[in-house]
This record gives sequence, C-alpha cells and structure tokens, in this order.
Amino acid sequence: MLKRVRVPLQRFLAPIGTALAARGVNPNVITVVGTAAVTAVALILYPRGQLFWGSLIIGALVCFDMLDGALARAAGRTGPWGAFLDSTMDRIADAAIFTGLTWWFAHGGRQPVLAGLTLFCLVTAMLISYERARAEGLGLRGDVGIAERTERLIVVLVATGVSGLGVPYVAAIGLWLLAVASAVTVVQRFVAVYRQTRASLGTPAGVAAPAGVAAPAGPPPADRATPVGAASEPAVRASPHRLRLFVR
Ligand SMILES: CCCCCCCC/C=C\CCCCCCCC(=O)OC[C@H](COP(=O)(O)OP(=O)(O)OC[C@H]1O[C@@H](n2ccc(N)nc2=O)[C@H](O)[C@@H]1O)OC(=O)CCCCCCC/C=C\CCCCCCCC
Ligand SMILES: O=P([O-])([O-])O[C@@H]1[C@@H](O)[C@H](O)[C@@H](O)[C@H](O)[C@@H]1O
Ligand SMILES: [Mg+2]
Repeated sequence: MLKRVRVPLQRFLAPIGTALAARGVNPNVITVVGTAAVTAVALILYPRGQLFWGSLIIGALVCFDMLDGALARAAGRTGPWGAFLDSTMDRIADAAIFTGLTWWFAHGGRQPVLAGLTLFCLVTAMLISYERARAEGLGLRGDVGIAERTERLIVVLVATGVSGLGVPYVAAIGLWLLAVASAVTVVQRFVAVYRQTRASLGTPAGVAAPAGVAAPAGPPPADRATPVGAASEPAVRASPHRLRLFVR
C-alpha cells in the first residue's frame, strides 16, 4: 500500500545519500549498524515494558533502512550482495521487535493474549517475506498484500508506542488489526503466485522454463531496481533449475 510513496521518498532522501557517499560511507555499514541498533533497543527496552521509548527510538532507527538504499544508489554501489544483506537484516530487526514485545506481554505485562498475537505477527511477518523471496527466486512476483513491511512496522510501533503512554486497548486493537492484515497478506501472496504459475505456462521466446517453474512474470518490483538516478543494478534471479543475470 505504501509502495506509492517509495519513489517520492527516495527522491527526498537522494541528497542525503549523495552527501554520505561523498564522505565515503559504506551502505552496508548503515544496514548492519541500523539493524544492530534496532535489535538492541527492541530486546532491551521492550522486555522491560518501555513501550513508548522503545517504539519511538525504533521508529527513528528503522529509517536507516531507507537511507542505506539511498546511499547505495548515490554511490553507484547497488548490487545483489547489498540487496541480500538489506532484506536479511530486515528479518533480524523484525524478529527482535516482535520477540521483545512477546517477552513483555508474556512476562511483565501479563497479557497472554497479546503475547500470542505478537508471536503470531512474528511468524506471519517471516512467512510473508519468505513468500516474496521464494517467488522472486523462481522468477515470479510476490510483492503484493495489504500488510507489507512498512505497514506492519507502522501499525506495531504506533500501537505499542501509544499504549506505552497509558492509553488503554490501543495495543490490543493494533495487534489484532496487524494479525488479521498479516494473515490476509499471507493468503494474497499465495494467490498471486498461484495465478502467475497458471497464467505463465507459456514462456517467452528463447527462454526454456523447466517443468514446474514459471517464466518471469513482468518487470521486477520497483524496490529491486534502481529507480532514482544512479547506475543500474545487476540483479540475480535464481531457481533450482536455472540462474541468469539480467541488467536493468
Ligand atoms: C524521534 C523520531 C521519531 C521517528 C519517527 C519516524 C517517523 C517516520 C514516519 C513515517 C515514515 C513513513 C515511511 C513510509 C515509507 C514508505 C516507503 C517504503 O516502502 O520504504 C521502505 C523502506 C526500506 O525498504 P528497502 O530497504 O527495500 O529500500 P531501500 O531504499 O533501502 O533500497 C533497497 C535496495 O538498495 C540497495 N542496497 C541497500 C542496502 C545496501 N547495503 N546495499 C544496497 O545495494 C539494493 O539494491 C536494495 O535492493 O523503509 C522502511 O521499510 C522503513 C519503514 C519506516 C517505517 C517508520 C515507522 C515509524 C512509525 C512510527 C514510529 C514512532 C512510533 C512512536 C509512537 C509514539 C506515539 C506517541
Ligand atoms: O516482503 P515484505 O516483508 O512485506 O517487504 C519488504 C520489502 O518491501 C522490502 O523491499 C525488502 O527489502 C524487505 O526485506 C521486505 O521483503
Ligand atoms: Mg534498505
């Protein structure tokens, strides 16, 4: 849903990326340090019940995830390794956020239902991302759904942050909403991938798709390309049967 603001936001962040690139900052360092900071804050503050400060600081830190790509693009350093690192670090940060919250609700917070909901959100967050990664590994698209990572982060951080100020029910409302939206997204991705496998039984001329593997369905998602300026990124799409490079 928030994909629409991705490109304008990338334009907004481009000058910061350029400034960092001019100072020789490595985008991978931003990726790893940002993730380490989110992980530490989530696992230290949330289990102590510091929901407001935890969410506020994590909200600021997750913005590093937008900055690393901006820097990589400005420095002309985008590539498969950076893309892999970025997405994999996201999983670590997400796991830490939901684990810290689960820990709090299960222990100090004594709200077993909310602990169950955060655990459910953790599992579905991993599943949603896996669906997309597996689809893209097969040359398909999986970037659909009402609760992609940005939406998930906004809902969980705002709901828990506001509840940390003492507002009743807001954590429960936010977490129920997120749990339902995440479950819907899991199904949306199943359906999207299934439809592509049915629709693309024919393959483009010259590309031999082996049995059971569909041909790439349309252009790659915007966040896998390099839409704002900078050099194009060679992306690798792999399947168990074939590996081919294409340059955007
Ligand atoms: C005190 C400060 C408070 C801070 C509050 C912050 C407020 C922010 C508010 C709203 C922000 C809304 C953001 C909407 C963003 C939508 C756009 C979007 O989809 O962004 C996604 C990105 C990151 O995605 P990705 O990592 O895929 O993109 P990149 O641009 O990085 O590109 C990836 C490609 O780049 C290459 N590459 C990358 C790295 C690398 N090392 N090498 C590379 O080569 C490679 O090609 C890659 O493929 O952003 C996010 O997901 C971040 C989400 C931000 C969500 C913010 C949520 C904050 C909400 C609330 C916080 C406060 C709660 C407190 C409540 C208290 C209330 C009283
Ligand atoms: O798939 P998802 O978790 O909803 O959404 C996310 C993508 O939008 C993002 O581009 C990627 O870098 C993340 O790692 C994650 O995959
Ligand atoms: Mg990023």
